[in-house]
Amino acid sequence: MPAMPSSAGARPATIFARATPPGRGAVAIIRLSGPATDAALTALTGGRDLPVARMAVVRRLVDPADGRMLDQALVLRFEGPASYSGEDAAELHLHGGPAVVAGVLDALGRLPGLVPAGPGDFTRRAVLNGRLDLTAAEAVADLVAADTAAQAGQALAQLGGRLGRMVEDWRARLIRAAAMVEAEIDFPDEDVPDGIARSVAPAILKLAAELRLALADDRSGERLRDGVVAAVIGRPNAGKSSLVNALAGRDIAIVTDRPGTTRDLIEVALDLDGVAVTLIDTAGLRDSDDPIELEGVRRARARAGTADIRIVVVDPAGIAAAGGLGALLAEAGARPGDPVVLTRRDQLGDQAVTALTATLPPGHQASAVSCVSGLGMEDFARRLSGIAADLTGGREGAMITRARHRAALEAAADGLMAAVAGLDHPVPMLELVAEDLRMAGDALGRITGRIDVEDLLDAIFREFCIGK
Ligand SMILES: Nc1nc2c(c(=O)[nH]1)N(C=O)[C@@H](CNc1ccc(C(=O)N[C@@H](CCC(=O)O)C(=O)O)cc1)CN2
Ligand SMILES: Nc1nc2c(ncn2[C@@H]2O[C@H](COP(=O)(O)OP(=O)(O)OP(=O)(O)O)[C@@H](O)[C@H]2O)c(=O)[nH]1
Ligand SMILES: [Mg+2]
Repeated sequence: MPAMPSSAGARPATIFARATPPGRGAVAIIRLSGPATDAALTALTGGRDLPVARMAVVRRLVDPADGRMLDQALVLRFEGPASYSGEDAAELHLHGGPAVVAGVLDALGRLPGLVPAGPGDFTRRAVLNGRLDLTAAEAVADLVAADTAAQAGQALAQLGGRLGRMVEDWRARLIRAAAMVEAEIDFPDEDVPDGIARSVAPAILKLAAELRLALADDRSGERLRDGVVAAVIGRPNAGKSSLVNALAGRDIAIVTDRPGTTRDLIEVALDLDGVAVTLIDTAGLRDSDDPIELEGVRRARARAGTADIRIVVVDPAGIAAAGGLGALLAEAGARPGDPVVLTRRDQLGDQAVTALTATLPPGHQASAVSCVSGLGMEDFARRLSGIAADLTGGREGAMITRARHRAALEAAADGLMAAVAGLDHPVPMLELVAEDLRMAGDALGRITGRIDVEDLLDAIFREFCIGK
């Protein structure tokens, strides 16, 4: 069970964990957070004075049980609430050898009130202590997971509050509107002007429109976070595995001159100009009486169907017999915008390339490459990276980065539209409208982790001074 700060009153456990990856390194960092942090530092430093907060000092660390020296370490102390977690906290910067780290972790584990941290516990405490909202906490996780510059850029924007601030602004406006409706319900013939509830309909409509606009992002933020999936698809022997190897710059997939070489899906992660792209090699499309190959073709089609991009690989020599590029694209399940790669450029003259690309159906662009000499490969990589960047909302990414955000925003927009419809009624049923708005506000509050009925009451009393 991960250690959690307990509810009001009780003293939360003090958590500790290695913050750097396991293994050997120049330096390894162990973090502590919780009320017993200072006591643990005193015990580990053999009773020396505590370091001044936020000032790195070198200390001999000893095992409190027997005085054995554990390391000569850099110690950094934080006084809550001015720390990452909001609690008293410390960092031990150790020599990065496995035995040193194990010795210190072991000694910490024997101290009273100290328990090993579970995954995300330091950030969880930062959220519970109001240091980070949920979207910032998610951003911390995304930043640590980021493999490419664009993924890191999107996570940093979210950590900086791009999503959290927007959602909080929407929620504040929603609460103001809801307050008017609640006021007309609760105080029908007092200080509240007639028809005040109805008067907020335009504001609610505008809010709903803003939510819908944010939602109309073609899932680009989620795509950037997860990585764009590009399936390489086409007939046997077209050169799919050769293309994958050339783009990856590594010999990943088996290449032979025998049609039907690839059967399994083979995935490789690429960083194309900062955008993460997962390239998937697939079995060549054809009928076969070999059940293994048939299963490979089935998987190829299924994966290409769910991919963000289908790279249709074509051997120019086979186009005529297949009934033209259009027929090959249809067979591959290509969609508008999917790129076409003509292989064996080394065996093809410029005129032949021009003639072939002229037969390409609209909505597609072809690149002629040689997987053997590398001719045209850079151009194609650039085109692919452009398509991937278009799908991911450019370098900064989008505001919505998770399905969780999308589901909550959709629920909120639905609630707002239901409220508008309710207000439009000849005799508005204000209780139902209020309920729709409450639902929408809760949905927004779930994004940042701030759902609080007190907010609504605060807004009512602040705006109307009905404190009788
Ligand atoms: N060594 C180390 N490096 C790290 C972290 C860390 O905890 N330790 N971080 C985390 O994982 C990130 C930095 N984030 C941090 C965020 C807030 C505070 C902090 O102490 N905030 C206080 C004081 C702010 C100030 O005045 O400098 C506060 O917000 O009140 C520390 C680190 C990345 N690098
Ligand atoms: N000269 C030349 N040969 C190529 C080129 N691309 C692929 N080949 C050759 O074509 C043959 C088939 O290549 P693969 O990459 O295995 O083709 P594939 O599409 O993966 O084939 P399957 O896995 O069977 O579907 C191999 O002998 C490659 O060396 C190219 O651009 N130029
Ligand atoms: Mg292959």
